[in-house]
Amino acid sequence: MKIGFIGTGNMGSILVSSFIEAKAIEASSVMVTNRTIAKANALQERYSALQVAPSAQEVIAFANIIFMCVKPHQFMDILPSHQQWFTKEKLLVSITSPLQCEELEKVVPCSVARAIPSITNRALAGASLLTFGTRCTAKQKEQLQTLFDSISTPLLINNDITRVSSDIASCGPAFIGYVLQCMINSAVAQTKISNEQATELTSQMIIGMGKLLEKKIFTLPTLVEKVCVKGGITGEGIKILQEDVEHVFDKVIQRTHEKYDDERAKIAQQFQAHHSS
Ligand SMILES: NC(=O)C1=CN([C@@H]2O[C@H](COP(=O)(O)OP(=O)(O)OC[C@H]3O[C@@H](n4cnc5c(N)ncnc54)[C@H](OP(=O)(O)O)[C@@H]3O)[C@@H](O)[C@H]2O)C=CC1
Ligand SMILES: O=C(O)[C@@H]1CCC=N1
Repeated sequence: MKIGFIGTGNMGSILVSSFIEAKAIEASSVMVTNRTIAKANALQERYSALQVAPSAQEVIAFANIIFMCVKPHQFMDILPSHQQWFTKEKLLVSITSPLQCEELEKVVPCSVARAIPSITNRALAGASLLTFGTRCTAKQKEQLQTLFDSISTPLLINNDITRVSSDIASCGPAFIGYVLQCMINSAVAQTKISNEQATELTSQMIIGMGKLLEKKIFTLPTLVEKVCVKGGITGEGIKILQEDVEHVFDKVIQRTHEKYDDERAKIAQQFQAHHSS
């Protein structure tokens, strides 16, 4: 199985590194390209057998599975002009949420799937979100599932819950990372703890919490309950969080869905312009 990557920015590079380090693919079976070619060359410096191509065309011709790791609005810079290279037996995999498989199937003749990763996949952990287009064969589904099994817990997701699933699995590390950084900043501002000490304590706390959940020792609600000793100190802190944080994610989720709708509207315009040209 040969795998291609068009776009080796943040997520393209993470996927290449994770698949190779999980031994799901050999570096010699990988070809990558990127608009700024230095980013593709940086991957070759790490994995010398990996091939770098000067353009998307070579990658598509080489690979059975082609990962499109560019931003949503950049898909149409590449797909229409490369239609003939996406021959029927190939599988195009989009890693971005706003594009749906059915839309991409109208632009390329090959099979299409969507696989939304998470930065947590770099540690061979976390979830990934898979959606298969109508043309995917049983073998292609199995190949993609096996690839993502090696770096994550893949979940099959329908279009109607794609955005919110991605909010949790893919945006989640940024959201929770931001909240934890706020806790660190407040601790440093309000007490004598150093930034280094607060950061180390917070990192160990979140790693430990992850292990409790992984080992199914506690669920999130039972964990909160166990820490909140009746009439104790944690409960006082929780009261403040109930006032200020309880509904904040309603707003976060509303905002990500608004942005998603904007992106989908822009993409619809791009697709319409393509189909009527
Ligand atoms: N970051 C994350 O945690 C996650 C991101 N995603 C999705 O992944 C996609 C990429 O995100 P991310 O990796 O963060 O973004 P980046 O901007 O880091 O990566 C996009 C890459 O695509 C390259 N590119 C753009 N146009 C072309 C082209 N015509 N030919 C070749 N390469 C091109 C860019 O090149 P150049 O270096 O020249 O800019 C850049 O390296 C997005 O759609 C995002 O929604 C999905 C899940 C999680
Ligand atoms: O397309 C998406 O939904 C992802 C989530 C994080 C960035 N992009």
